[in-house]
Amino acid sequence: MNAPLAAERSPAAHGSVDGREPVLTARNVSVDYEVSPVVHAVRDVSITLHRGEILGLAGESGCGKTTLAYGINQLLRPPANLTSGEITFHDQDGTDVDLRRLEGEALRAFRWDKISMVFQGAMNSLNPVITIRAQLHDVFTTHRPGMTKKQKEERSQELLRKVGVDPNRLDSYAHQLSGGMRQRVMIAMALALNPQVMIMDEPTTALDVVVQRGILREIMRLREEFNFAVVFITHDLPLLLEISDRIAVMLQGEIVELDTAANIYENAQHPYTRRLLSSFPSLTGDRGSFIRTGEEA
Ligand SMILES: Nc1ncnc2c1ncn2[C@@H]1O[C@H](COP(=O)(O)OP(=O)(O)OP(=O)(O)O)[C@@H](O)[C@H]1O
Repeated sequence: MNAPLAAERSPAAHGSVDGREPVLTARNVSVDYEVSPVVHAVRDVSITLHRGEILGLAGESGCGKTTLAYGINQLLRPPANLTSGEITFHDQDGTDVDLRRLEGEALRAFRWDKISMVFQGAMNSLNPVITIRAQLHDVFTTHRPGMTKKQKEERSQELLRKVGVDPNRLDSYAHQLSGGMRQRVMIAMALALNPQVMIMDEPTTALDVVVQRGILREIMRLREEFNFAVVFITHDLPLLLEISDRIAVMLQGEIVELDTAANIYENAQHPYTRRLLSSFPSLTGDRGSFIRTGEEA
């Protein structure tokens, strides 16, 4: 039942971003929490995300992963301050958008539409007093005012089907759904406007392993279908080795290593990456079936 990891199975099977266009570029991004003493949470981070790529962001709790993701998506609030850097979104229509210059309505319109995010514990952020239908329809009412009620309904049903939830569940309230289903609904909401980038911050951590793997397979499948790029944040490096094209390893606010998943697994350069790899007994143990292909061991 032991399942070989992606890198063991075929080192070159994934991990290449050759020939793919960039969809998001962050250059020399730094974020401070302006408290006393100041916390330098993100330090001079540069990262390029390519179209359709899954970029894993690994590192222990507190290393700055969430702060970086929020910074990229312009979601930081005081005392967080993005002190320097450039963040550019390369739209598929050919225009470059300087995210740091977007504000107000323009920024709200941009989020969800171009870059969507599934937050840590997102399944608990569904509105408890309105149905799943009303929440999905709301996304369209806000971002696609031209859509008819019928179109919203059809699209909502389609989205639930895509994430493996019965469309009958549109009538449900959040508390009537299991944790896994709620998280699938959040993924459906993040997918609603066909974003080019999805940032997923520990999207499955709170779920049990079987549910987690089911959802990860779904994300892999959806990515194949829609070709959005994913920034996948987790402290679970073995999981990233299975699902990522490339992995960035973060330590105390800096990216200390960025390479293909296969190279990180086989030939990690930074001592911290090697330490992270050796701290997971599951790397040599039973991790169940293989997520990326859905192939059972
Ligand atoms: N509101 C805040 N005020 C002060 N410091 C903060 C604040 N939020 C986060 N920090 C600090 O910033 C650093 C980075 O935190 P961040 O949450 O980005 O890390 P993380 O890698 O995402 O951790 P986790 O996986 O636990 O969410 C940590 O040292 C944290 O204590």
